[in-house]
Amino acid sequence: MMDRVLFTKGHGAGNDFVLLPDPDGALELTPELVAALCDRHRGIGADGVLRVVRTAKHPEAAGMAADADWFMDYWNADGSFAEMCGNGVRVFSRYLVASGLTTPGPAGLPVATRAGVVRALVGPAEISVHMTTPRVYAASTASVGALTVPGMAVDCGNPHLVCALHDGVPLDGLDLTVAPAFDPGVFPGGTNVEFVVAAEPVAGTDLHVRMRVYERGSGETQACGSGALAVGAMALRDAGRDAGVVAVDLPGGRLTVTADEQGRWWLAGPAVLVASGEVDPAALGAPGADDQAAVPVSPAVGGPAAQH
Ligand SMILES: N[C@@H](CCC[C@H](N)C(=O)O)C(=O)O
Repeated sequence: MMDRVLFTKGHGAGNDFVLLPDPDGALELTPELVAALCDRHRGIGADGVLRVVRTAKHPEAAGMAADADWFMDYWNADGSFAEMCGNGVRVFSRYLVASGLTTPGPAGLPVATRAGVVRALVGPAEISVHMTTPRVYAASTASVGALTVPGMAVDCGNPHLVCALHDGVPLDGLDLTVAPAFDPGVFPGGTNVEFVVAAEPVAGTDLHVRMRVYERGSGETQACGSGALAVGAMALRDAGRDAGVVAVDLPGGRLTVTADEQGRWWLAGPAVLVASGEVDPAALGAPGADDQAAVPVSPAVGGPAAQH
């Protein structure tokens, strides 16, 4: 039986995570435990899990130990892995600093991910992350019900399919309770799918868009940082710009994508820790009242149930 597990809950623009401090990589984290933790009715509830493990202590990350002390071991809500999570990096960085596990240097806080080491500049409200450079690599399509929308595949460390809506197709009207269909030939490992519309200019930015996202392994989320990066990259590309600032509005709030004059890509937005506690893995997913009601129960004749 596994002991109680310490956790912290946090979010970035409503994209929420259960953080599991596990410096020595001792926790037996399984897809089933991740899915149970993320269950919004019988668990803590989250879009994903961030295991906080020393880089040197994780077999997938040990090669990055010279560049970053901490590895963000990211898992989607369904128990699958992902290479990158932009909101996750910000929340992870907030946790490392708030818990005293590290102090950022002048060059920022390095965080190891499955897509490599990224650096976070930790501010009191916003955290800005120097992300891997997005790579646009193929044309494809996504379908939602009868609607098929052309889009572009963008690699941000993890896969994205960015689809711009035109001809008055309402962003808010899309049914993202089911996964959009995509071409598995282009995305053999699955993909996150972003739908985008242009928006009115915002002061201090060059471009402004609104988007919704269906995340691989998590469903529709309130925000996706790597998805915003992919969308920002496509917005700048479509505008014929190599550099600029893109305001990206999502259901959970605004993220800002910046391509600077040095060719670096930045993702900025909030990162908030909301609760800490401990969870009993044995109680996760335990049958509740609904399940018990499904088991036939015959009250004893003359017992309390028979008195009414
Ligand atoms: N929400 C994250 C992305 C998480 C991973 C994604 N679901 C995938 O499977 O690639 C973000 O903020 O980037």
